[in-house]
Amino acid sequence: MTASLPVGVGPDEVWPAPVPSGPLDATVEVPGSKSLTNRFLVLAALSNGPVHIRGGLRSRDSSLMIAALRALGVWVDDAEAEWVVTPGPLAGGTHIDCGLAGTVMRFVPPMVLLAGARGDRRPVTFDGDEGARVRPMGPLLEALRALGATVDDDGRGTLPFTVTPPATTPAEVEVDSSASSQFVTALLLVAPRLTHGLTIRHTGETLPSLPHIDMTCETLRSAGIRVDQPDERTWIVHPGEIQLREVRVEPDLSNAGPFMAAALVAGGTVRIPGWPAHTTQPGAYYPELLTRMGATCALDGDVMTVTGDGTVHGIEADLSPAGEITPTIAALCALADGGSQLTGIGHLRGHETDRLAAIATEVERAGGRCQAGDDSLSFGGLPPAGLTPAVMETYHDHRMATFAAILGLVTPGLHVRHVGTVAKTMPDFPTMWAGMLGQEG
Ligand SMILES: O=C(O)C1=C[C@@H](OP(=O)(O)O)[C@@H](O)[C@H](O)C1
Ligand SMILES: C=C(OP(=O)(O)O)C(=O)O
Repeated sequence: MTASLPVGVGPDEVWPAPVPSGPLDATVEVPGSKSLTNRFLVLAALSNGPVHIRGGLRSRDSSLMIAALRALGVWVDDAEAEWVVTPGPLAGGTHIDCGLAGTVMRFVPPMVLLAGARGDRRPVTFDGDEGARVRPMGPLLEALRALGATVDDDGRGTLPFTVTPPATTPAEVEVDSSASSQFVTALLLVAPRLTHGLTIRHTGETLPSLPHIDMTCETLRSAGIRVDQPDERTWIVHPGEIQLREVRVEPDLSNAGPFMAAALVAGGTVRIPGWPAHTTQPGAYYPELLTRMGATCALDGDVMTVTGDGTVHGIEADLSPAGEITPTIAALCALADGGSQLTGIGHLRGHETDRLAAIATEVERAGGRCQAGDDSLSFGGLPPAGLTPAVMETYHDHRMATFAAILGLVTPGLHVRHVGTVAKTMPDFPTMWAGMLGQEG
């Protein structure tokens, strides 16, 4: 998919990050949440009747999910603004392209457990981008084996692999989800459709992105499914029919982050309409974190207003519940008036790229100060002379592109290579960013 780019800028070219001409005064409509869109698509495919999805995200990750569901036999009509998903019996004997989408490579393989229900035991093959072939999959593949599926990954624990449906599945499974919360979510999503439901036990030491697991449980409950959590590492999903009918996707609060951060860096005000009163998205952490970094954040009705004066304070924060927002907070730390320490983020080495290495390398490339630890990032704050212009690398990572754009706000001459990588979750980013600055997109 090609990102919507300013005229004359191809997705593989370097993009001159725009510099504001004065304080910001912008309202930015952020597209739908990737995490909610792809959960609703999967649950709609497993539900007991047609489901209407409003506000679904149009991006590479959601297009890949829609293509995956169609390949398994689900009818998805996304021609209009309101999508209609009509479930049918799932069938194997197909290939799934996961791209670089964690939600596709983790959420779809367990669906194959259901594809053998009518005695059709044809395998499903999975592959993705080169960068996807190093993302952690092993513990989820082990869990699928324990649930009776035949999984052939040549012992790698990564893409590519083949999953063949089992005849029956047991009622309990263990999984080490310390490398990604998406392993638990993936099992939770199919659990109500298994004959006995499923009890899932996390066996690892740590568990990142807990709000994303809460998001899954909340979505299941809203579809009439009973999910019990007797302790913090066990989920009991009772068998039942998934009833969704009509859902609306919240704006993607993680993708709102770079625009909110811009108000701090450039000074002025940025408003995000559609901010949910209650949410399980990790972007809900932004108001508190940005306030600690010097912003004023206020929710008036459903509009989140962020105001800054160009001063950014350093911060110490454990981002394990919200690893996804790390690149945006990291950009602010690189521009802060003091040091910062971000912890609980070792699993980001298995995201779209090794984000700890990428962030440290790119901050240093622009003349800033950042060091990556096993589980942390340490920042020395903005050097007295500011950052220096550079061509920033993006590593096929949408959040490294938006990270670089934030640094570019105060670094004339900074460029971003392959800005089109934002197509993963926010294809219109370059136009939206220029619009926020009152410039032509
Ligand atoms: O379930 C989800 O939708 C997600 C869970 C998180 O994954 P990790 O737990 O692997 O960080 C998050 O970072 C990712 O962007 C989306
Ligand atoms: C980690 C991310 O994505 P994915 O769903 O591919 O894991 C992300 O969007 O920051």
